[in-house]
Amino acid sequence: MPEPISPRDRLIVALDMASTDEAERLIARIGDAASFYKIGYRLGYAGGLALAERLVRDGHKVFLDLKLHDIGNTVEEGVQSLAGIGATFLTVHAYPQTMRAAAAGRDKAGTGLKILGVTVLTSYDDADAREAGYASSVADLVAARAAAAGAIGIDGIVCSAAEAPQVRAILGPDRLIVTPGIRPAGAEIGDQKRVVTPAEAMRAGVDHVVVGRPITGAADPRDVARRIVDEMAAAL
Ligand SMILES: O=C(O)c1cc(=O)[nH]c(=O)n1[C@@H]1O[C@H](COP(=O)(O)O)[C@@H](O)[C@H]1O
Repeated sequence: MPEPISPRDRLIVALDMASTDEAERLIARIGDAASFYKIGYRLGYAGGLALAERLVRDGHKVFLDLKLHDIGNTVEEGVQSLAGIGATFLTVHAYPQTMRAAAAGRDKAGTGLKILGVTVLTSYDDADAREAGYASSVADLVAARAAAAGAIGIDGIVCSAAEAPQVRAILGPDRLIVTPGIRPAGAEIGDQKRVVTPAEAMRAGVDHVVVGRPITGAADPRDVARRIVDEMAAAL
């Protein structure tokens, strides 16, 4: 069985900000209310990779959300380059060729970096999947991609907590389920479509929740982070 994860370490704050200065100010305001930070496109392309190294040095955990997807050789080499940063998680799109290449890069680098496959983005519903050319429902696509991720041997997947019980049955207890699209009750949903509260995510068997705007846009980000952690702790 996997090690138990503390409620605080289950929260991953998405640093979707324009500059590393802004991100560092937010991290200072959040203080010890969170320990795990996600760096995606916006910050990653604006000095975020150097910030990731500093955060790791300062004892934080880092999730590099770069959603790699390319020919196998490029993905494998990209993963090897990123593995030296010291991040805990890196995302790739959950296509079998891409996941196999990422697993090979991870194994060659041997730094402990874990690969997460992004199944179907939480901003998609069935109509969006149809528009993108898929005949399956979102739930069926997530299940198929989760099964492929497990068979290939990457470390976990990203999906909505709405699919977590089904995905847990497919992946078993040892792979990670990481879920964005998390909104505390009453929070603005924005462009997310498959939305779940922090408490429901815990009850659905999720390992980590990713929360961005409800924290980054709050007047008191530390207080919101604390409330989310407390809500998760009460639901576990
Ligand atoms: O890979 C991700 O982190 C991701 C996958 C997904 O399906 N949906 C999703 O929202 N995300 C990311 O999770 C974060 C959610 O942010 P908020 O909607 O502001 O809480 C963003 O940084 C997204 O890029």
